[in-house]
Amino acid sequence: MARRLSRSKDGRPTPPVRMVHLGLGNFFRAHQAWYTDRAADADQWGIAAFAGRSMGIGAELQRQDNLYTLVSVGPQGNEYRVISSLAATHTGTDVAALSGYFTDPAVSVVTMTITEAGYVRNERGELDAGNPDVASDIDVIAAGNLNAVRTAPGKLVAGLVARRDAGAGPITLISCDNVPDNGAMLERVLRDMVSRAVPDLEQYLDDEVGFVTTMVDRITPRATDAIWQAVQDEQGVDDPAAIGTEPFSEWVLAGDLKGQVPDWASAGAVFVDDVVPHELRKLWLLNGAHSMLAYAATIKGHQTVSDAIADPIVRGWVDEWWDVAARQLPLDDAVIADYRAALLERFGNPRMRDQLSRIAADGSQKIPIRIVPALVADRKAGNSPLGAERAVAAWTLHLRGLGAPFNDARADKIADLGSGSLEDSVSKVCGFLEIDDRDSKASILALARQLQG
Ligand SMILES: NC(=O)c1ccc[n+]([C@@H]2O[C@H](COP(=O)([O-])OP(=O)(O)OC[C@H]3O[C@@H](n4cnc5c(N)ncnc54)[C@H](O)[C@@H]3O)[C@@H](O)[C@H]2O)c1
Ligand SMILES: O=P(O)(O)OC[C@@H](O)[C@@H](O)[C@H](O)[C@H](O)CO
Repeated sequence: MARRLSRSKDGRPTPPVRMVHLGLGNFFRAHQAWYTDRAADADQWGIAAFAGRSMGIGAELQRQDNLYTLVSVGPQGNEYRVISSLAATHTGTDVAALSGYFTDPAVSVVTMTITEAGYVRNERGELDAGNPDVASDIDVIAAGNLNAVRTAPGKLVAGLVARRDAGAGPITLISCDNVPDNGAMLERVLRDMVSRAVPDLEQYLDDEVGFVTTMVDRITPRATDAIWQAVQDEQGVDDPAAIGTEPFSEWVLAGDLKGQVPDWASAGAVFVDDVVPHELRKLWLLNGAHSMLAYAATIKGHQTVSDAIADPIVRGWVDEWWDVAARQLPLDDAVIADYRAALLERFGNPRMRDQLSRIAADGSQKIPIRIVPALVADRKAGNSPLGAERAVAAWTLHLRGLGAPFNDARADKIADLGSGSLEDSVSKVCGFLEIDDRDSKASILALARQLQG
């Protein structure tokens, strides 16, 4: 019978909590917790992580002293590491515990992986004040009932109010979600909430709160039984919290650090003045291609990234998209060529089994940032951005029930885009995505007809 992990036999002693993380999901365990675990000052930096509404994997983590196995899934075999940086786990509804950490001067950094939808923005990128949970958060924060908040922006603002009142010092907030300029995006939603709920916090935000923009990269599929079985067979450990990820990893950060953060640079993170070129390279070439695969390749019956990219027709679609992106990226041709070649290897790793259904979720918040900017710019430059238009055509068909199952946090707002004739759908989708060019609209319709066969 395989044993569970425990700090008496595995990993390192629990480090003191000095960092908080919102979104105890797969990616956090493969990325931010891994960098923190490998930092030169790892023994001084423990993370308190908050799950979603239910405890999720947190309950299993608590049974094994918050240790877990990270499995690096290479094309030839696995490598295993027990991660010790997680010091405490909580359910996302434990707002009192969250505020407790915010009032602790030892805690000086908050990271988050709460998905694109977790920031509760409207189509203009502002805090969606019409969302009932956001409206409720504004009311309860204004009334001083801080523990009644529900949304991630509400929890962060409530925590910052508590920190200011406790005089606990400066703090840095770092969004690690796949959104361009995620530091500014986070600052915008928090300031929107502050201006409505607690305007006297604005000065504190100016003086004491740092916002950092990051490009984060490490393809991390959903947890599978195969990973659990491999840890059991090869490590002799029964670890329900084990997570598999690819060997490659990248973390680029820029912005306003207030207070201390772990020595992530010693673990390979890179601090730069301008994260935008890195972000666009990753968001368009990697995530854009992922979205193409998620919508177009699933119509052809593929279920995983590696199966899809092995299909020469699909590979051609991805190349066509990369040609569009390459024309519009502010990067050297050689950098783009190297990155494309590396991506083909990463996507082709047959042992990853990354499900396209994972990538297909929440397209309404991904297509506008991963595909549309290059599409519009390329048309404006007089080119035919076929690769980008095919991705939009495939998403239109996805909205009409083809390919990967539909799952979108804004389902109520976008459900109608898939209804009516194909011509109607394309026209509504182009309206939603603000694609006005007549040639692009015609091309998207023609490509959608081709794709649906
Ligand atoms: N998995 C990857 O390969 C990867 C790589 C780079 C970046 N990311 C970023 O990390 C995010 C999470 O990916 P993951 O693989 O960890 O997913 P996951 O499903 O394992 O975890 C998502 C986490 O976000 C929380 N969450 C979901 N919806 C929320 C909401 N509306 N409000 C607050 N919290 C919410 C969940 O409770 C969970 O803790 C992605 O959306 C992406 O922006 C993921
Ligand atoms: O995580 P999402 O939902 O924003 O996007 C799905 C994938 O494109 C993404 O998770 C990639 O695997 C990741 O960004 C690689 O670093």
